[in-house]
Amino acid sequence: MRLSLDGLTVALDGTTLVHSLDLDVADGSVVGLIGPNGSGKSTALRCVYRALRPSGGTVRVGGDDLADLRPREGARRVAALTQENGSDLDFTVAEIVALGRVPHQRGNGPLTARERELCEHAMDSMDVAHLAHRGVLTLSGGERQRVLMARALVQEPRVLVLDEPTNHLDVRHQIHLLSLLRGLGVTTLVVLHDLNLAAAACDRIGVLEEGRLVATGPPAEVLTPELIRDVFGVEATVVAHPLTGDPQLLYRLTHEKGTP
Ligand SMILES: Nc1ncnc2c1ncn2[C@@H]1O[C@H](COP(=O)(O)OP(=O)(O)OP(=O)(O)O)[C@@H](O)[C@H]1O
Repeated sequence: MRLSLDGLTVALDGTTLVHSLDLDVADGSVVGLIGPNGSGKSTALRCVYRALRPSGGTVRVGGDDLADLRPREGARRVAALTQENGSDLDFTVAEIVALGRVPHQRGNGPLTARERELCEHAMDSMDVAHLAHRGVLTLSGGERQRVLMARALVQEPRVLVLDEPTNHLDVRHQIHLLSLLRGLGVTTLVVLHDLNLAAAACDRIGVLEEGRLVATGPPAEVLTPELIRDVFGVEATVVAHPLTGDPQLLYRLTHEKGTP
């Protein structure tokens, strides 16, 4: 299912945080959103999972304006892993994961056999099955992140919106999560700070700077030393990954004097 942001604009307290953003995520593709801190990535994403109402423009999911969809229908189509769903519910992991089925359920009936299987499969694939009976509040940051990803998978969404899904994960789980995303075939819009992971995982990358889209295209076209210098103020060397050919960025530390 295609996701498109058409002229998406967000203004809060008189400040425009996202300026007329046009971004298309083709059916089944993975698009990465990158940009410096404060460039508006999370703000744009919040409009897609309906935590924020755009000041202008539309978010279309499968051609329909998200604003016209009932919340339940919106939740059947779009699942989100966000920076703000650090749930403080004292639920077990299995209970949190099962909440992913809520948009599909009528009433409070028990999960069907298929739904239970779906939950078990999602917990297995996110490597949290061994934590199923643990209270979610007792988990480490990375464990909790993986539980919330399992919940998003259980939702069987047509569109996934992920805000820095790898930020608490060790390298093995980062690679596993992004490999899984590539194989899912679900339309995905993902904010990533690690540009090398973005290059490996995304079909296309959009670059936000001060709320404006300044570049979009396949990773090899977008991730140039010039763009990294202009947008992030960093000197990077770009090399082709010896096995995959994906662009990979190498950085050098600068030696700045500071107070001891
Ligand atoms: N409610 C708000 N009122 C005013 N300004 C806000 C509000 N929410 C966010 N901002 C500002 O909007 C800008 C964009 O924030 P946003 O969280 O979208 O950036 P981001 O690109 O996701 O950043 P990061 O990489 O640091 O996560 C920031 O300068 C932030 O301080």
